[in-house]
Amino acid sequence: MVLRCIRCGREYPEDEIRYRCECGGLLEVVVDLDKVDTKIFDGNNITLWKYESWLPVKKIVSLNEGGTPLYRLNNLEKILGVKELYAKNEGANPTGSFKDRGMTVGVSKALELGMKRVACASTGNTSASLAAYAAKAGIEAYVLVPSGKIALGKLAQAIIYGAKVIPIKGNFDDALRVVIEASEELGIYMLNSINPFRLEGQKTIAYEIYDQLQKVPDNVVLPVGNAGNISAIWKGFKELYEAGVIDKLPRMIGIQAEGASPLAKAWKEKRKFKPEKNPETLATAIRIGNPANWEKAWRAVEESGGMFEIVSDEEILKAQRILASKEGLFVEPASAASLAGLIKLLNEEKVDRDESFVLVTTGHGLKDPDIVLRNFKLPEPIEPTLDAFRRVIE
Ligand SMILES: Cc1ncc(COP(=O)(O)O)c(C=O)c1O
Ligand SMILES: N[C@@H](CCOP(=O)(O)O)C(=O)O
Repeated sequence: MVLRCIRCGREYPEDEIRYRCECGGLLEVVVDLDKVDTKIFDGNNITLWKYESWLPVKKIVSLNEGGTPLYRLNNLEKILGVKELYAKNEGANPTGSFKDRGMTVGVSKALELGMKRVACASTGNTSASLAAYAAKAGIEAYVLVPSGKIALGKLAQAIIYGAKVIPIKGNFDDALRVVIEASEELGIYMLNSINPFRLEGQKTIAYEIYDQLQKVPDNVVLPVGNAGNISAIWKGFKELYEAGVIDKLPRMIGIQAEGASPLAKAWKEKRKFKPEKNPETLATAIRIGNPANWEKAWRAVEESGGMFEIVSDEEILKAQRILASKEGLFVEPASAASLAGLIKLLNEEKVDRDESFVLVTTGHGLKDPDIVLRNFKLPEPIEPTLDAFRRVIE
């Protein structure tokens, strides 16, 4: 396997520590598709490492990630009038988000390279995940987070797993710039998603969707922040296609929050991508103005015939309540953006109700309980008697 620049095609050995090409382009791992096992997609024993022959490292550090449920959302199918609707529930991963897929591969690669220190910038989930995998690997983790803008559950995770948590006066984009500089100057291995090995782990979401459904869905809908996941899932489907496992590809539909939607705005206004200076949204996981993987994500949407869409914070919170109250699925706000986006696209007739849709619900709702409790007032306590209980429910 080699690393290849998606812009100029220049190749680098897989063991060279670099995150971008000399020309500034993003790198991707080129998998040798002659050596992969194409016979394993039988719907059984699904875990991330089932797909080891498709991955660029051996399993060294694992917390049993992947194998997340694919729920049929039959209540929502009726409500929305959609033929086939599923949620790939990534909140069921060991630290509660899809980042664990990237970290099992990324931290395994760090060990393979002999790195003893790892770092990331994070809106929360990446830091929680890196902290856990670094703990398991017995190496040091440094995580830079935007001060005051990270959900409490995620902060608690990073702390308890033993990472050095460093809040910064600035947003995620500022933190990522510092982490990239630090990794170059201080020889710390950087595990944000511009590290191409991170995306190798995350591409297994595509493998699992196919393995679980035994077919390719027409559309995959997911939230977009730093834009790594949409790029990774598209890479996964393309590899399956190129290896002859599948004979069609899904449309990739990326959803961004209104106050942090540089990709979706450029797409809708049919102009070039331009970063946003002061991103703002209640969905703190995707509060990102300068998505590092924007070029890969743009290609994923363009090549797949998909689209980007924008949703408001209000639409996100409404979708979060709908998923929980109609399907028993509690996801964090960023994850609910996928359903909010689908509802909007259905209402505007930009997608076809007779098609199949997989929503990628990226993170667990318990990571950010504040967002639910903020607008909810518990009633006064009742007397401990049956009468008092009856009065309340009648
Ligand atoms: C819960 C959650 N959903 C979605 C995203 C967006 O993913 P990406 O940055 O790969 O676009 C993130 C992180 O950015 C996240 O933590
Ligand atoms: N939501 C992310 C943002 C960083 O994304 P990454 O995939 O580049 O690590 C987070 O959880 O920090």
